[in-house]
Amino acid sequence: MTLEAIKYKAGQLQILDQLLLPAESKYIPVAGVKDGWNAIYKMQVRGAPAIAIVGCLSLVVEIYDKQYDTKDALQSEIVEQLQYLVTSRPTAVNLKLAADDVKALAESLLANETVNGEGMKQEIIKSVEQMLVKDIEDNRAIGDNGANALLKGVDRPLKLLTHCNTGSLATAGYGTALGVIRSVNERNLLDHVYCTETRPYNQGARLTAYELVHDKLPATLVTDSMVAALLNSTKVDAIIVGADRVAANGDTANKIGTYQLAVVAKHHAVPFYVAAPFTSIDVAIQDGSRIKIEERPEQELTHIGGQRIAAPGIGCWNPAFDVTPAELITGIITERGVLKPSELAEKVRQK
Ligand SMILES: CSC[C@@H](O)[C@@H](O)C(=O)COP(=O)(O)O
Repeated sequence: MTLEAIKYKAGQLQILDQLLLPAESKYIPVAGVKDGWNAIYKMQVRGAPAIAIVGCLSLVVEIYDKQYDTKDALQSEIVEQLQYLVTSRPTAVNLKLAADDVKALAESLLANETVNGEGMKQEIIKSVEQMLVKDIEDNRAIGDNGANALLKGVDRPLKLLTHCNTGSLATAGYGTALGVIRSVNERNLLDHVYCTETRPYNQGARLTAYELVHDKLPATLVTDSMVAALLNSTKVDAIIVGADRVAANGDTANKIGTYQLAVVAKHHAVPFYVAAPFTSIDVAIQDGSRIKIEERPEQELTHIGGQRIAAPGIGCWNPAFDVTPAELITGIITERGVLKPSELAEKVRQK
């Protein structure tokens, strides 16, 4: 049975509360946009693609049973709610791009005189529901493309390392970087996977480790600070991470700690891949210096499971993401192939 972070059917949305994992598997209802915003902000759901899907589905839940007097009223509700939703977490671009698509669709339906109010609503609901299907298809393609690239000219099982959580819990299913690892495993060519703890919020230890154990993959947990020692002592074939926002030049914002992994990978000549769907690529931003980095509450750093671990009174800096410069990235594994960072912008334009 595959792990399901998001359960949706006909206007009913539930998410697996990721703050309770791995101790407890509990689905909570998302009854509308306010619930969606809160679940995303509190990180009950997280991971760039899952954030976008839950955000947009919370809008669907919001409008599903409501009656609108006019198409304009529906349009205003959609625009207002999406503007609010994108304020939940600022770094991942997926929700913003998905919101832009929904707004553009609403705009064109509003202008189309052959479509009535109910028709407009149903079209919008249908297009958001499609996101779940499309995300899994993209992840499968990313998995295949990544496995092909990693296994090219290689006839022995691979040792791979990943950071944060990019699996079924971070997406509609299967995963991006973890999807690549799953694809390598499906070809019986996975020797071992190392997952980092991912301080401060431990998505690696809590969530990726949970997925790896669930799938019975050969895996070992390391702290973030052990990676240099690991690469020095063990032949790791590649590091694969996800992305929250890839700028036009290939600079990539991802979970804090990604940048230091890329630096260490370069020192040890280990290929460093980013696995990300096109929904994580933001060509409107030229380079990584312009990506807004979310800062999270200091409790995520000072406490673990509600227990204070840091000395009271100490100041904290808690950026949730960092930016890895394009020159440290071997390739960006997308649903449309593995691209060099420099090829990215052109490929997006060809869409
Ligand atoms: C496919 S998920 C890609 C990224 O969103 C992931 O690597 C990541 O950084 C998640 O951060 P999080 O703060 O847990 O939402």
